[in-house]
Amino acid sequence: MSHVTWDINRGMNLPKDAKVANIVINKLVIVGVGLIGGSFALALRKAHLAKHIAGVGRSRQNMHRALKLGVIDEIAGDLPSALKDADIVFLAIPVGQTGEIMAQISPHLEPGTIVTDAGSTKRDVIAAARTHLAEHLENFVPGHPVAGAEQSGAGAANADLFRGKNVVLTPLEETSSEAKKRVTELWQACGARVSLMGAPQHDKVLASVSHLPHVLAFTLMNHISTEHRPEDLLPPDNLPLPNGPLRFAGTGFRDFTRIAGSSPEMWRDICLANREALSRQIDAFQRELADVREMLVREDAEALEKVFANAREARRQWLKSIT
Ligand SMILES: NC(=O)c1ccc[n+]([C@@H]2O[C@H](COP(=O)([O-])OP(=O)(O)OC[C@H]3O[C@@H](n4cnc5c(N)ncnc54)[C@H](O)[C@@H]3O)[C@@H](O)[C@H]2O)c1
Ligand SMILES: O=C(O)C(=O)C[C@]1(C(=O)O)C=C[C@@H](O)C=C1
Repeated sequence: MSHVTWDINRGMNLPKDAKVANIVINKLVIVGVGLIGGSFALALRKAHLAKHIAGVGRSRQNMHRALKLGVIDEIAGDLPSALKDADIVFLAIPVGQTGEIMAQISPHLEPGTIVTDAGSTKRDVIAAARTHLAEHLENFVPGHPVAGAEQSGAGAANADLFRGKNVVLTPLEETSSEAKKRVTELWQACGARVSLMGAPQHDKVLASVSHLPHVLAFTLMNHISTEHRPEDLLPPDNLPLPNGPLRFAGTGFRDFTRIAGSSPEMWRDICLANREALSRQIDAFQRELADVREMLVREDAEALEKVFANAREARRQWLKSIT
């Protein structure tokens, strides 16, 4: 499959009530009611598309929070009852949990239930589906909303998280066009723009624009914190000469490291699942960093300025394209 094979949104913006009525979900099951699962639930609620939302979770405290905040209507007691009469099952768990969850839901899925997911990597999720949802592939629509935050849990859920953002679907050959259409319409109802892509291409692209930046932010934060003793890193204000580096970190550092506040569990799973593409990105990045280091050693002002100018222009063009 080529990069973006089909701009599914053209002429397909959600119309008024008539079409909306077609895609109303009687029962939506969210497995993993965190930032993404909770935001999907809230967005569909806001669009009046989900009549009843059942949540399946791991942390009791988070599930009670989700219920209290109105993200879900019910904490499912067990999977068979949760999946009974379900129209849509949305998996929003760390990608490393996907196989196990699919194995657990598979025996209880009804023939018409559509399963979709939000995992940040797609080749591993599809491999898990081929193993554990083999009987259900026509109703499986792998997906990835390219929108998020560094916060986790139901308390961070936000009905507008996906508004104006990209969602990539990586359907299988077996995925039915009806299932694809239904999931597309749901994401559009959340305000997202939907694209189709092959899973290998998805994982390659996201390795460069999402996974590498997260590794860099985590590594930078780690590097700074391990290079100094804790008391030197962030000395109390009352020391006469506070010289801990973080005391003087400014907005640039804050911007660069925001994503190092993200869930370690989630990023462990993403990095391991996409380790091949990510390793290639790390290698290429290391070569560029080494080049920049050489420019410094050579005091090559012209080369350095060229690198920075090129980077600034690329960023400017990208920002122009999204605003
Ligand atoms: N955070 C982002 O920016 C972002 C963006 C797009 C996609 N994603 C993907 O979406 C998925 C969810 O991410 P999130 O940010 O919502 O994480 P999150 O930590 O906010 O939510 C995940 C929830 O899943 C629950 N959970 C974990 N294992 C479970 C299990 N075995 N059974 C039931 N519940 C379980 C956790 O208790 C948690 O509440 C991940 O696959 C992630 O890669 C994340
Ligand atoms: O904004 C953030 O905090 C994010 O990390 C969101 C972000 C990303 O842009 O890399 C993170 C992982 C997802 O798979 C998709 C989106």
